[in-house]
Amino acid sequence: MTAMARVLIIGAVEAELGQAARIAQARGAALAQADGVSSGLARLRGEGADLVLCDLAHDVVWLVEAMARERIACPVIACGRDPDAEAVVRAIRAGAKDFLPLPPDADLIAAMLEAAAGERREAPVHRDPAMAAVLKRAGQLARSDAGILITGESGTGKEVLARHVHALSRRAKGPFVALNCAALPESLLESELFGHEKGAFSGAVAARKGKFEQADGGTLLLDEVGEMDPRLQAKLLRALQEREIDKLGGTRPVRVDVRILAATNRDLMAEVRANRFREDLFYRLNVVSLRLPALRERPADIEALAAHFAARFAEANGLPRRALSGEALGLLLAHPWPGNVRELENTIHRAVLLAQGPAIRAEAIELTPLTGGHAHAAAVAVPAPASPATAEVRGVSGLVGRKVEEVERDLILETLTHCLGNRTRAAEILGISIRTLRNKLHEYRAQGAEVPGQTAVLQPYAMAG
Ligand SMILES: Nc1ncnc2c1ncn2[C@@H]1O[C@H](COP(=O)(O)OP(=O)(O)OP(=O)(O)O)[C@@H](O)[C@H]1O
Repeated sequence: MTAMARVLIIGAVEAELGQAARIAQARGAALAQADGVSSGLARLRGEGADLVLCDLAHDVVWLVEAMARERIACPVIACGRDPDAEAVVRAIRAGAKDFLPLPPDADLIAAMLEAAAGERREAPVHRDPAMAAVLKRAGQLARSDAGILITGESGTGKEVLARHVHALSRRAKGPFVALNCAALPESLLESELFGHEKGAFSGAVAARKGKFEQADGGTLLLDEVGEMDPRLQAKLLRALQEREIDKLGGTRPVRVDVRILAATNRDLMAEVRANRFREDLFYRLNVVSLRLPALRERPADIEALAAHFAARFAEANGLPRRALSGEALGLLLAHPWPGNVRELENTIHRAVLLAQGPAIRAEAIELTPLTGGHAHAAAVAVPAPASPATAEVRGVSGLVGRKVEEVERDLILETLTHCLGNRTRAAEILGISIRTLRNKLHEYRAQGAEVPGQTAVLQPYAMAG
């Protein structure tokens, strides 16, 4: 049993939007439906959702603005057939994440589900003994209700592991709810976690359940928990100790039955020593821990995961299944994977799209150039290129003579342009936290660089791949 993405459909399901709903359901999503934006908003206040699909026939701008006022953070996709371009632009300007043309394309919906809620269908793919040991330990710990701290570099699969623990636990039939603590500013994060009562702040026109209540009877994953500010750390600690939460503006605490899993790519103990993370909270979250090795520490997984992603992306794109050639595999094994499984997934996605002929050959493998300033690249020993072809594919030689910061800035700005200004997606591809990305962009702007803003995306393909 795996956790499902929760999708809220706003609009009539008799027509093409219903087709979109059925595709989402066939891809494993749990559906909820509302006839209009105000009843949709009421559902978001109650049970929340991972993704909203809202028919442009309804007032998407009103919905998105009301959600912002009420501090409800959930991606909204506007949908419609032959819509008026201005209506789409208005919706996106107001904060809708994307536009889905109707009749719906099954692959696009799959990509949107994946972007909103992560890959949810499978247990972790693995072949390396190092990973087998982690999964064995995870299986043993899953049955208890103890808090688990999952550590590992960005993109190693911490969320995948957390879902796996939930699926193996006694709470498997309950909800699995994940929240990225780095992705939201403090006030939004507080409301997102604990919910609020009517009148708690000026936009709070109705009460709303936070992630704690949404996860009641199930599991709550707090991703990038090290990024939480001290005031919220105190509030979280109280919630864990008392098993009850204080909603914003609430007069009475609310009891919750939630298992907490926390994930971090930081050294939390070092954060404790530097007085940035509360020691008592650290011990609460870290009753037991699971450390996910970096991908370069489990080479047998590189091959297994590459084959898995090659098959998955071939199927998703309607392309023939191709195996990796020996040379292509050699390139993958020689790369240090600073962005870990996420980087491998993106690399194989590109390779599947570029491949021709019977196999995925080395030419189709485009590896991220190692700039030294990128994520964890500085910390790893970069193996010598396996062949002259490797160096060419990496394109590193063209960078010699340039400063690391300069190359890093170009990589970040290029990636952001490629993602049409979408910060979340860019941070994901770069393998850095959204907060690090924001700080860097702030710096670049201060230096006078032009930083791409979020563009109105008329073609939703930006979300795929
Ligand atoms: N063992 C695995 N099997 C299949 N897919 C995996 C595995 N590990 C990671 N992935 C895929 O790699 C991507 C990154 O995984 P995930 O989001 O769990 O990493 P993370 O460590 O939580 O990243 P971050 O620190 O940035 O939050 C996801 O698309 C996920 O589906």
